[in-house]
Amino acid sequence: MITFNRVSKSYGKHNKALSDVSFEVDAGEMLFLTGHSGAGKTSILKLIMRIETISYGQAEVNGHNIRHLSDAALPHYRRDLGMIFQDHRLLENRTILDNVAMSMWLRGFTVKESRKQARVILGQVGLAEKTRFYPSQLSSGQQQRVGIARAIISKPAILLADEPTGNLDPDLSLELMDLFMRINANGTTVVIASHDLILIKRLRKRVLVLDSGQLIDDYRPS
Ligand SMILES: Nc1ncnc2c1ncn2[C@@H]1O[C@H](COP(=O)(O)OP(=O)(O)OP(=O)(O)O)[C@@H](O)[C@H]1O
Repeated sequence: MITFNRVSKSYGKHNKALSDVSFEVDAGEMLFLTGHSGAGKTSILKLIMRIETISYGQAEVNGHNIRHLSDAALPHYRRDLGMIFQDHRLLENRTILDNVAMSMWLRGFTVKESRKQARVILGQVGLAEKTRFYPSQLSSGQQQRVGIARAIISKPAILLADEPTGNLDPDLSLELMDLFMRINANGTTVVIASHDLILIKRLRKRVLVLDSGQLIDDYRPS
């Protein structure tokens, strides 16, 4: 489902974020990317999303060679991907319902259909009572769940999450991971960038470890 073959990424001439990174992820897997701050976790997610482009090497995602994906092909390519950002990126002047519905509406569904589906998904992430609220009226954990609802409403084949538990307490973090496990159990491939080693250990999933842009370990619990 995801293959990185000796991928390197540089920002400008002197800032090498990834060096010669190779790994494969099968359809339906759930795994973590970990490593110190600046190790290259976000860069890998951004390359997969094609927010950034590969400098050297090749990568295939969901049957697409992302090194040579044209800008015109991007909307179609991204249709099968969902991304949860570190900073939520919710629209402050829209309700929670519309923040989530927008994702479907942009794909060509009517407002009515989009809102109907958004209600269903918000129920699944435990926010049925908050649909009329605005982002600023929600806690950080609730905002994160809106971000997840927005990312999964279109049933992506691959879900990417960047430090989704960043500023949540341990209980909420576990709750959120439980949600990712359920999404994964329904067949979605899930890749989570996180430096929360305690949480990662508890979940007993595959872990790719980055150090200064190099992949130094690919740990699979037996
Ligand atoms: N847009 C950019 N321009 C220049 N350098 C960048 C850019 N984005 C990332 N970098 C650099 O690339 C390296 C890897 O950054 P990246 O964000 O991938 O790390 P990370 O492991 O996700 O870090 P964190 O845990 O702090 O989010 C860092 O040295 C960073 O400074």
